[in-house]
Amino acid sequence: MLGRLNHVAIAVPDLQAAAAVYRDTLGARVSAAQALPEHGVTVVFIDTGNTKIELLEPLGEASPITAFLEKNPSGGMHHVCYEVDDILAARDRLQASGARVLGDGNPRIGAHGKPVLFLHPKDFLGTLVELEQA
Ligand SMILES: CC[C@@H](C(=O)O)C(=O)SCCNC(=O)CCNC(=O)[C@H](O)C(C)(C)COP(=O)(O)OP(=O)(O)OC[C@H]1O[C@@H](n2cnc3c(N)ncnc32)[C@H](O)[C@@H]1OP(=O)(O)O
Ligand SMILES: [Co+2]
Repeated sequence: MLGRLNHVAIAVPDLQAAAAVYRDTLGARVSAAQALPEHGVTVVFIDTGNTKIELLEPLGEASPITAFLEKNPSGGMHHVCYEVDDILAARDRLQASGARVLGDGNPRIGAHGKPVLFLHPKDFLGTLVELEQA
């Protein structure tokens, strides 16, 4: 079921400052910022060749990363995203095994224009997992 690692996400309090660390200190190519109000975040992506880093900053009052940043004020690793060939088959298999799919269980369109789902971190070794349709 599990495909390649699509991205590792890092939640940050200041996206422009975080992007500058990757661009100027680490010498990475950083994408333009993309506001995703339906997800409550603004993102930039850094392509490392074998995968991507997603930097996330809260957007709006009900951002899902606000509580995380309150606990980790300078930022921290927020989730890993794996590709799956069939996201509905993956969801059904995971739910049948007892894993909690977050939200209403229906995939939403993510930052790459593809359906995504999130799995509860308490069911996956303390790590929030995002699945993206390949
Ligand atoms: C840009 C679109 C998309 C993409 O295409 O790439 C994105 O990546 S959007 C990214 C942001 N979206 C989401 O994170 C959506 C899913 N997240 C959620 O539904 C919630 O954030 C959550 C995971 C259910 C947490 O909800 P919250 O209300 O913040 O609950 P708590 O703070 O009470 O947390 C409960 C429990 O879980 C621990 N936790 C929370 N977040 C993480 C995390 N990222 N990694 C590991 N553990 C996490 C938290 O510490 C609590 O544990 P205890 O303190 O032990 O109870
Ligand atoms: Co993500």
